[in-house]
Amino acid sequence: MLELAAHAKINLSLDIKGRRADGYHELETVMQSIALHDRLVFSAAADGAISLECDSGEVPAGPENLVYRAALLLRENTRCRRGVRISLAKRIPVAAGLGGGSADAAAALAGLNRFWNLGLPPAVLCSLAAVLGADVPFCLRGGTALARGKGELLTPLPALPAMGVVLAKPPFGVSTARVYAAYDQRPAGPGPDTAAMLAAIEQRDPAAVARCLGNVLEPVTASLHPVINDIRRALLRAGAMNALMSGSGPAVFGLCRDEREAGRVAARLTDVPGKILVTRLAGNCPAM
Ligand SMILES: C[C@](O)(CO)[C@H](O)COP(=O)(O)OP(=O)(O)OC[C@H]1O[C@@H](n2ccc(N)nc2=O)[C@H](O)[C@@H]1O
Ligand SMILES: Nc1ncnc2c1ncn2[C@@H]1O[C@H](COP(=O)(O)OP(=O)(O)OP(=O)(O)O)[C@@H](O)[C@H]1O
Repeated sequence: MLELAAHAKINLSLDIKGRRADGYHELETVMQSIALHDRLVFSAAADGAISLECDSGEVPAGPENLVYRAALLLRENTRCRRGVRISLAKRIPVAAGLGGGSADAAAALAGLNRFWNLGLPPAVLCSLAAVLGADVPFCLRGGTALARGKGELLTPLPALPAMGVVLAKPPFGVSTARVYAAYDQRPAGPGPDTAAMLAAIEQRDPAAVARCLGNVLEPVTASLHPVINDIRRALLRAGAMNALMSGSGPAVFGLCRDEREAGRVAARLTDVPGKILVTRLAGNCPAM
């Protein structure tokens, strides 16, 4: 039996540099793992079947699940015909902009590489990860990284102190594809100062990191769901150093000095609809 944690991510900054011929967008985004995670347990199957059980009704349990797709992709690309039973405990809110499915897919690739003794090197796992989704290559390694291209061109960055994070997930999800499509319909606004964010990370300066937060998708998702602006303001009033929507949303995160302070900020968010979670920034995933 093998058990792995699959960590959620937030985007500390997200800028779009252009539209690609394949319909995807050219990104410049600083991605950051957080301690909040799903859990995957791999155990032997009697036959060559792949099976998945999941404790959440919010995600598909069959072949559309990214965990299942990761297992099939590994078998298609190797001589392995072994089966596996995978059990998935979902804790990362779904369709939130927190990369939950991507984290699970990365954990499935890394876990099965070990469980099936495939011996695939990190570069091969990374190219398979990119087939499953733009966020999956980052999730394989985690930590703090600058992502370019579709999200798969990664430059690792120095680890940040374990700042506290308050996550506010409104009671609805959004489709990432729909948010990018809505972005294309709007006049381009100013992007975040990625260079300033990179300098703040190099200096491991939490206050400067908080000051440099920015996401060009935030006004897009907020125009579809204005409550996102209310949540961001509520996080600031409650004492977060700064707050921002993650990825394509709708989850909004507030950064705090540490996890205890994040707990105090969360306790003041009495009027915010949806789910409130307290966590912290996390380093990279040695298990992967
Ligand atoms: C918003 C982010 O989470 C920021 O990290 C990612 O860009 C999205 O990552 P993801 O959900 O893993 O993305 P995918 O599953 O590969 O793509 C979902 C949809 O998002 C859009 N998409 C995604 C990534 C990208 N660089 N450009 C895009 O336009 C495409 O319409 C695609 O059909
Ligand atoms: N293991 C999984 N966990 C969550 N969602 C999954 C999984 N497998 C497939 N999905 C599907 O993927 C969709 C997006 O879910 P996910 O939680 O990954 O969104 P997200 O956090 O917005 O992703 P991202 O930030 O990478 O854009 C869901 O609608 C869900 O049906």
